[in-house]
Order: sequence, then C-alpha cells, then structure tokens
Amino acid sequence: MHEEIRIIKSFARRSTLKESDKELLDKYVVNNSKEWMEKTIFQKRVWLDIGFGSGENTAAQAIGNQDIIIIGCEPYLKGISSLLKKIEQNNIKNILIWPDDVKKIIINIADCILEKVFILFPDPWQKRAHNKRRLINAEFLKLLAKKMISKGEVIISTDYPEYAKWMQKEIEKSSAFTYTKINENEVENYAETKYHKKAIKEQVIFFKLIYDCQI
Ligand SMILES: C[S@@+](CC[C@H](N)C(=O)[O-])C[C@H]1O[C@@H](n2cnc3c(N)ncnc32)[C@H](O)[C@@H]1O
Repeated sequence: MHEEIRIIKSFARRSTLKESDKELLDKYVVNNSKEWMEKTIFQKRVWLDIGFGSGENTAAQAIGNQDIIIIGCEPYLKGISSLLKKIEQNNIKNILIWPDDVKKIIINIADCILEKVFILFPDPWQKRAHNKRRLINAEFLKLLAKKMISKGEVIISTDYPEYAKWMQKEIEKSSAFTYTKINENEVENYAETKYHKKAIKEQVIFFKLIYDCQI
C-alpha cells in the first residue's frame, strides 16, 4: 500500500553549502531510493539521527559503534558542514547523510529495519499556532514504529516542559511504544549536543521509547 505522511515544514534553509562541502557531501549522501538502500544498507544494523544539528551525537555514536550504519538527517546546511568536518577528521566510515526533511526519506526505509533512532532537542515550536509543526506527533511516531525492529529504541530529549508533556501524550496516542524517562548518562556513547549545552539544565528530559511488535 502506498504510504503517505503530511509534510509540514519544520525548518528553514538560510545558507548554501561551499563547493568543497558539496563535493564531500556527494561522498556521504544517502541515495533516497528503496532499491539503493536495499542493496547497500539494509543487510546492516541501521540507526537514524533525526535533526542532528552540528552532528556531535551522530559522530560519537558512529565512532562508538563501528558495526552499525547511522543515517543523519538534517536540512540545516551549516550543521551538515560541521558533520562533514567531523567525519573527515575522525576518518568515520559508517555515517550517511540525508540533507533534507526526514519525512522525505523515511517512507523509503524498509519496514522493521531501524534498531535505534535519536531525536535530540527537536524544535519546540512554542506558539500554539505553530504546534502543528512539531516533529513528534502520533502520526510520525506510528510511521516510525513501522520502520523499527522489535525492541528497537527511540531516544528523545527536550528542555521544554510543555513539549515534554505533549510528547508523552502523543506517544500514548500512537500506542506503538512503551516509554520511560531516563538520565543522559543512560544513553550509551552520547555526546552532549550544541542544543543540550544551551538547554536549561534542570529541565532536560530524556525519553527512551521501546517498540514491541506485540503492543
Ligand atoms: C533544536 S535543533 C537540535 C539539533 C541537535 N539535535 C542538537 O541537539 O543540538 C533541531 C534540528 O532539527 C532539524 N529539523 C527540524 N525539522 C526537521 C525535519 N523534518 N527533518 C530533519 N531535521 C529536522 C533542524 O534543522 C534543527 O537543526
């Protein structure tokens, strides 16, 4: 059956990539076709970092887990440049970059393939009129669940208490995951991200969601 997801833009591009970064990106970009992914990555353990920002966590996870492939999704071009720099400096071989909206690639990712997903400090879209732009909602979580292996994990963080409450409601509404609140030090190989460093520390919340096909 044809899968569809509403694409409400939750980011804005403000710059362009330098020529040298464009060439580098060609080396690491993921080809958004089912056939290419089937041949190239779906035999491996696949992780996803959605909205990687400057790529601190993506790089740390790739270095700490050499036997996985991590696909980093991020439309913010300066962030892509930062991750490319980390990849080259650390000679990282297991990162692929999707330089656009996660919703455009997730539909082409095979079902039951994702082992771990990070969504760290997603944009909170605080004004009520903008809430619909929030990435975490029941519709997106249901789609994500279809792509997860049984017992696969999604790690989500925020420092906005109101968004945290919203997340809890949407996780419960989607009824695809069980979830617990965890501490940052329970996230293996986690590297504090740029937004974590800027966050209101006492308010930072991490959720660990587990997908269980039996639910
Ligand atoms: C608040 S920043 C957090 C960045 C990083 N995770 C961190 O903790 O520093 C949210 C990021 O999500 C990205 N983003 C927003 N909507 C997205 C989408 N639909 N697909 C992929 N990335 C998205 C934005 O470009 C932005 O860089």
